Amino acid sequence: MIEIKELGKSFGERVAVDCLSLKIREGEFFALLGSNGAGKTTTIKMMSGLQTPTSGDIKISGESIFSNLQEAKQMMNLSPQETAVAPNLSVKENLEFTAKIYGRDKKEAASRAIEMMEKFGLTDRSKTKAKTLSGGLQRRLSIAMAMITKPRIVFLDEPTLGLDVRARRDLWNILLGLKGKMTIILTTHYLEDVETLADRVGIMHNGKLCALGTTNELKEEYQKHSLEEVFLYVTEDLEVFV
Ligand SMILES: Nc1ncnc2c1ncn2[C@@H]1O[C@H](COP(=O)(O)OP(=O)(O)OP(=O)(O)O)[C@@H](O)[C@H]1O
Repeated sequence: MIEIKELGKSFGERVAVDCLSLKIREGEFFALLGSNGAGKTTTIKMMSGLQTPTSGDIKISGESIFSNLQEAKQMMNLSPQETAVAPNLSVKENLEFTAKIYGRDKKEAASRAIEMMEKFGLTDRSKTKAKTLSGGLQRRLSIAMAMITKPRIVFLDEPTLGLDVRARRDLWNILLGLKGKMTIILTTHYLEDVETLADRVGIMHNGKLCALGTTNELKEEYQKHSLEEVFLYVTEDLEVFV
């Protein structure tokens, strides 16, 4: 169980995340939604220990991640918005490199790399340098790298950003296969995908969590026919400022 309590993050005068409280179950597929600048990436960065909160706390199984950050980082991994592959390394080398950073020996790193290439449909690209892969395949590699350490919790920041329809569908199918096997927390702007995949959805607006529940619960609560309608409703005042 991840427990976020009154989490806040400010950059100077700007409040990026404002008193956010949230519990996420072990094995849950949780989608964090919100308009541009709502605070999703900042939230994910704090949850994965990459940014220090201004206030509040994040606990995993009752223990604050900030009391032993190194230990907490061992059980989670992040695929950031900007693809984090090493351009001059091959697909296999990128995967092995990540596994080694997380303390796996050479043999285990190699076998895990093979396993991940199979799972993510990258086997025939094993020796291809990452920089020559298409954007979609780089994204897939980046996610495979986040998964190679078999984290208990994985954060995916807009995993389908810039992908074409087929690549996006393929990736969602891969994620569907991983559902329940680890806690997956992702941000995305593709609401129709979330509607079928996520166990629960949180919608952020101006740094605050303003809606939380299953898609059906949210549709019922706000008397709307789709998640998109709910989203537009709860983030409505934004339009005034843009
Ligand atoms: N390092 C930083 N320095 C200053 N301001 C920041 C920094 N990082 C984020 N912000 C600000 O915090 C707010 C939240 O940003 P964040 O990236 O978390 O939003 P987001 O919901 O992920 O947006 P998007 O959908 O566009 O990725 C924004 O106003 C952003 O400009």
